[in-house]
Amino acid sequence: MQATPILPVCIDDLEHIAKDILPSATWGYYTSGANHEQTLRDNRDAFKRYRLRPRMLRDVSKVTTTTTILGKKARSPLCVAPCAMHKLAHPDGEVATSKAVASHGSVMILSTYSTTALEKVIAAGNPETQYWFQLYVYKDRRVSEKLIRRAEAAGFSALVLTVDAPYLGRRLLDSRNKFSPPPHLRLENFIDSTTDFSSIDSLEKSGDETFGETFGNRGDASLSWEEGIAWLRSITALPIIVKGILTAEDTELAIKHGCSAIIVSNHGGRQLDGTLASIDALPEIVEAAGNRIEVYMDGGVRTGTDIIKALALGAQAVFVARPILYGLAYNGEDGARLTLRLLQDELELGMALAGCRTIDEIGSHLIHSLHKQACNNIPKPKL
Ligand SMILES: Cc1cc2nc3c(=O)[nH]c(=O)nc-3n(C[C@H](O)[C@H](O)[C@H](O)COP(=O)(O)O)c2cc1C
Ligand SMILES: O=C(O)C(=O)c1ccccc1
Repeated sequence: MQATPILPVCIDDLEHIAKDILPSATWGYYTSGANHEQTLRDNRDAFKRYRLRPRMLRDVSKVTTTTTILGKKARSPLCVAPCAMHKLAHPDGEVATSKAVASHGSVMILSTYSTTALEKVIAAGNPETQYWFQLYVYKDRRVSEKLIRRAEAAGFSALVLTVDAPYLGRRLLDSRNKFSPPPHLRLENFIDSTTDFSSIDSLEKSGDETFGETFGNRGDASLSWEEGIAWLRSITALPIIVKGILTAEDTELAIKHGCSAIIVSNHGGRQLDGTLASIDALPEIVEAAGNRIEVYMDGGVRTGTDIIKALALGAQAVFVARPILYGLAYNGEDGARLTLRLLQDELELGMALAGCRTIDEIGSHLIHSLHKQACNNIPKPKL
């Protein structure tokens, strides 16, 4: 067994520490993937199949990671993915994460299934930081509409529609552990719901329903590009970002239906097992998007050089989920800050060592792919 590191100096250290701290069922819920976890593993392994081609003697005395995300200035392309129930990791939950992201200056996507009301999360932030609200669309559309109105009123600047979860994936560890969140935690976004959906305000299962069944029974699995996106468009002026896209075909449809950006994602390997790793799907989607809309990615980002590889393959920003949970478990807000700082420091050092002074200089010239096919269509070098 590996000894717990005293001073965490990388995300893997934080992961080891979090494993020691968290109850094993929580650890299982946070870290597991669907079915045999092929996609979960591949999200990490795939990064290792891309190697970097660094350039030398390029005056890297000053490196900046300033960029734009959805047209707004950000201090870093490293952002936080939506993740249910941060209070399972630390009592300060999503407020701690919000403060950490605000000090980092990029984007936080808040999960519908947060354990803190959306208004409190954004109130802990600052105007420099973008807050986007992640949505599932429910059979009872009034519930979704109400959440959207609250997100608009609170100042969220985009909606992120998660499209890879018409039903919850089959997570074997959660079934074995009979995972069910502790009853003292609330899904606070639902507490003031005036609809019959209000029963979800308690995380206690009703009867024999599993967590996945509760989710599946309420979510609208009939959602389609034509009807679903048109409905969303008809009720809100906020930009709509689709999360969970893995093909060029769906990229085209997202553009056709007026989406503002795409997040290439397989939900951290928690939904359909056996998909491409996110980083492997990215080039096809970047090519299909062809600068018409921004493309972001998440899944398996654990180091600064992972971020560089994703940007070099055409992502405008990258999102992390589990590393934030590890940081929270380690030390609340300071732990989440540490997660972002470690990755940011690695990103800046990696850029300098690769000869990149700015985010714009991170181009496809940096990539050597050990699996040729995936790299055929990457964008032209920016240097
Ligand atoms: C514990 C956990 C809860 C998650 N909850 C949500 C969620 O509520 N909504 C959503 O769109 N994605 C959710 N995700 C998926 C993440 O947004 C993201 O796609 C994925 O985890 C990124 O991979 P990473 O964990 O390797 O960084 C969740 C992921 C985890 C690990
Ligand atoms: O666990 C997840 O990945 C997730 O997206 C989710 C969905 C519904 C409720 C809680 C979490």
